[in-house]
Amino acid sequence: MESNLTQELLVVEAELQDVQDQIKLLLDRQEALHKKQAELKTLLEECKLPDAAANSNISVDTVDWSGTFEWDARAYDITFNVFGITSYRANQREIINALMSGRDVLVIMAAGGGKSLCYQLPAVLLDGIALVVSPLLSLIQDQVMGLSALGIPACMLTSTTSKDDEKFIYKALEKGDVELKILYVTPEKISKSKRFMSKLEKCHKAGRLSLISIDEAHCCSQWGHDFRPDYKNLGILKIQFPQVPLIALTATATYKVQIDLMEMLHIPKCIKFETTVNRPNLFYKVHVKSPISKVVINQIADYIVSSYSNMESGIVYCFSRKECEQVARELQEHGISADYYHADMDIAAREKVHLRWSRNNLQVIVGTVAFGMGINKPDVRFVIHHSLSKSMETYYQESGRAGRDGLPSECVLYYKPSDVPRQSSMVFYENSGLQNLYDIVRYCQSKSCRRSAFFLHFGEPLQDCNDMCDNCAYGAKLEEVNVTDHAKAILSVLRSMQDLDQRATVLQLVDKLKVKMKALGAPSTPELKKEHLEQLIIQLLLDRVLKEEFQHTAYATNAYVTLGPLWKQTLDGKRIVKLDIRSGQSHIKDEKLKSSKRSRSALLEGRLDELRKDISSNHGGIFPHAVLSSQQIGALSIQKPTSVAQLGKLIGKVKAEKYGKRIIELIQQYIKAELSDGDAIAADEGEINEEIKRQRKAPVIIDSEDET
Ligand SMILES: Nc1ncnc2c1ncn2[C@@H]1O[C@H](COP(=O)(O)OP(=O)(O)OP(=O)(O)O)[C@@H](O)[C@H]1O
Ligand SMILES: [Mg+2]
Repeated sequence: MESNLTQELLVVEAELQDVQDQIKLLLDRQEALHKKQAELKTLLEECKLPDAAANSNISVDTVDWSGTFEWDARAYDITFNVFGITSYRANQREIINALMSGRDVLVIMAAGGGKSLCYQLPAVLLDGIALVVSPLLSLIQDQVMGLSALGIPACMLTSTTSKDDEKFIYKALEKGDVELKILYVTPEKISKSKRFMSKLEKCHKAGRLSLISIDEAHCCSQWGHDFRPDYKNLGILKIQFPQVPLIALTATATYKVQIDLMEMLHIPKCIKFETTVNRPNLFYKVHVKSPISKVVINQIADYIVSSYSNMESGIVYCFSRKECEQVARELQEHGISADYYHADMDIAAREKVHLRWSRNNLQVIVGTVAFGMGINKPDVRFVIHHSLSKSMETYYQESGRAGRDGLPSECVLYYKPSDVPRQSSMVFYENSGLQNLYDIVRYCQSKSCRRSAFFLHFGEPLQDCNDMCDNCAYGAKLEEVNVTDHAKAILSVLRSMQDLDQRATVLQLVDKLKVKMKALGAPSTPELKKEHLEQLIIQLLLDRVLKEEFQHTAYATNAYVTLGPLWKQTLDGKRIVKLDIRSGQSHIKDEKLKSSKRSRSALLEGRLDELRKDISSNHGGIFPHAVLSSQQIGALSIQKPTSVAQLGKLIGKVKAEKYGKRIIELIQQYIKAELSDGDAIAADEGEINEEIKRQRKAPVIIDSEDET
């Protein structure tokens, strides 16, 4: 009798536990729905805004910002002749017109979309000085150098500014008798320097503060991915200078962040311009990561050597500082010019590495997330993730550092299921940390379009991928396997362990499972390889059949796998579990990328690249991309201009006059040699490529998915 009762009690308790788990699941869902409800309500309010605005005669949406404006001719002249830009990109023209019309503007435009021009051009067109707030010294330095190369008087006021420069800037603000068009400051100047604010006040009183620009504006919001406390105080600018148009710019901002920054910056009536998150020039790819670290390095090295033999710039992101150093060292051993970058290095050492890379004297930076926002290099051709990012948002940001110049570039993520617990034990305590991580894991395990995953994540309508991701371009060869029995075995192992008060990590669970499957010896159950069992466990985590639990030790936080809310249905056989197993990985490259690379590796491009490096080192160390962008090099090697006037039509008058003589000399020499001896050039090119190959040790090419 007693044992019956005990038995029944156990069953009831198990069921209760099941109900509680399901309640938790529903509560999570309720919370997510509440969030969505709040967002939709705010959106609805915003939709009503234009009516309210129309009633109060505010011309929010009535102006056609792409129409004709009195400054059109001058704007065109400066865009073309000074910035060397032949046509506007999406929304640039509209944003410039709104700002020039005195409106406050909020810009959400993908990385590399061309946000800088949106305030730099009005700054040149308008009388007076434009104030630009930017979060990082390296970003500011890069911008000021770039502007100086274009002959636009720009300065920066930061903690590193010399006394003399500070004097010059204050004079420009106060008296306006020295030439200054754009002044960059860090947010600390606004929040901490009373002296600076009083000079700015004087500049404004004299009617010489033309506009205010807040770059990387998501830093204002605690909900953004890179909150900076000093950005919180920037609201003062609109209070002090209400008539001066303010432009806030960011690459990504959720709706919540947008509302937050409009409030904080006091720009409730700003005009918002939002462009798609799509980066059509980026090819997204997930590569199966071998459990053997040497194999992974060999694959990465092989990929860099074979695809980017002309020192094209790249980034490799790693999980930890130690891993960074090791990967950099191993890439060096493969003859690749690589160095590491992480938060444990002192600032000077970090800057040195960053500078070498920016000047194209170093091909690859191997970094942790610390290698972040300050990266302004437009011609990064590949971003490799040696390990998983912690969210879709982070991956979008990090991979988005590729191809900011609009040219085809690649984003490759090396994924193995056992990297998941490593990340989850780092992010589980963050707000929605696990949910965010599981989103990027879903991206990795998915067989559908990678680009669509971004659209879905950022709540945008789908757009064509144009075969610019692995799944669309050549599809993974996948075999669908029924693994319900394996899933049941996993659950029964975990249940027995739970009864004994034991826990298991993913790896321990796989080992136990192998033993159990062997003992069962079920002939109907196909044997799964270790990595496929890992893949199954991760899939069950994503499907909430399993869940992760965490425990701190003195040295680390361990992630364990336990029964999740939906375990019972699966164990009872009410769910069929299927797993997509990759039967091979295609290494076919996208044709578009291949052909564009082929044309870019032409000899003349190589020589122009060398020349821009030389010019940059002779012009106060400005970056090579500020002398000639990769796009401009591409255009020059096709058009081959032979006079400074012709050159001006391709790269703008200012640059043509500044650097034109040497560029034209080089092109003329090239044409002459091409005419007199076409074969010699071909041989020359072959020699250069051979030389590059000789400089690197032959990589060990291991291309297999079966190396367990
Ligand atoms: N209309 C254009 N045509 C050609 N190139 C352009 C155009 N506008 C900007 N660019 C170039 O695109 C590159 C990226 O521009 P920019 O630095 O302004 O990007 P961004 O939107 O600020 O990106 P991030 O979010 O990464 O800071 C630069 O090299 C810039 O010169
Ligand atoms: Mg920018």
